[in-house]
Amino acid sequence: MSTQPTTEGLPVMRARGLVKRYGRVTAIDGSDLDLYPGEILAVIGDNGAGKSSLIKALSGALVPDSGQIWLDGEPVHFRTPMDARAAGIETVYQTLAVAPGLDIADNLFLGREERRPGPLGSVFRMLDKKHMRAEAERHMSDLGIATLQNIGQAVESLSGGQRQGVAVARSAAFGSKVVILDEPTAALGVREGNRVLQLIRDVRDRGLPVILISHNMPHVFEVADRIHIQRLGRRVAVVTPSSHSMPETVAIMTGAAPPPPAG
Ligand SMILES: Nc1ncnc2c1ncn2[C@@H]1O[C@H](COP(=O)(O)OP(=O)(O)OP(=O)(O)O)[C@@H](O)[C@H]1O
Repeated sequence: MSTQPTTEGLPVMRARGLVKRYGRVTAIDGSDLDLYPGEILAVIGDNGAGKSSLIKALSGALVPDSGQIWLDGEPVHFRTPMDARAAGIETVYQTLAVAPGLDIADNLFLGREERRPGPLGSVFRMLDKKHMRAEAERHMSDLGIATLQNIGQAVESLSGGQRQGVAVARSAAFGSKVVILDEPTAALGVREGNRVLQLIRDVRDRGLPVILISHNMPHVFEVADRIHIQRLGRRVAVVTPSSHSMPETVAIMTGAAPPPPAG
């Protein structure tokens, strides 16, 4: 750990000593993480540094061999992604999990469809389409996704950036504690990438802390409040865009420069 960033209050999410081995490969090797209220925490690292494995451990997609995770100070033990979701952690993976044939509203509620009230829902399993549509519209407009006029539009007809918008909106709509985004701007052009960055800021400004995994240093420096540097399966430093320049940060990430002394 390095500079003491603008961290207020208790961490929303905290991990200590996470380890995950795949046979002889150690993907995460005693990794720590702290996510504070109201921040965008970027997680950066070279290929193979263990970013994805760390994020999978936080989102229940992987059960660590050892280590501990706390959410709002309470120890948690996620066995599945559903456990993490139930605890308020929403994750958008690199391989975007939207269903192209479905429309925006259906995508927003994919896997958590709302049933009609009364026996129509409980006995006949009828979906409350009207309510889902209204809710989808509310969430999309909350986040200022103004270009998505038609909530009934099939997701396959949307651009990459708009699809990411749907995925981020979905995570913001259902994540009550933490939103984790894995390379949300990787496949996007400049304009679409910027739009998604704005969306990420909006999510933070609405009170949800965000963990952002990205290889895109300009994007990281544009939106991150703090930058967690992962190297060889561990957190080697936490810097901020004001404490360190981009080249200094990359040098720590690649091992060309030593991490700053713990502060
Ligand atoms: N399911 C798996 N089986 C075997 N080895 C794995 C598995 N998942 C990850 N690893 C290994 O663990 C190490 C860390 O991988 P991980 O994907 O977490 O890193 P990363 O920082 O996300 O990399 P990238 O930026 O390339 O996505 C790598 O050496 C990788 O090959």
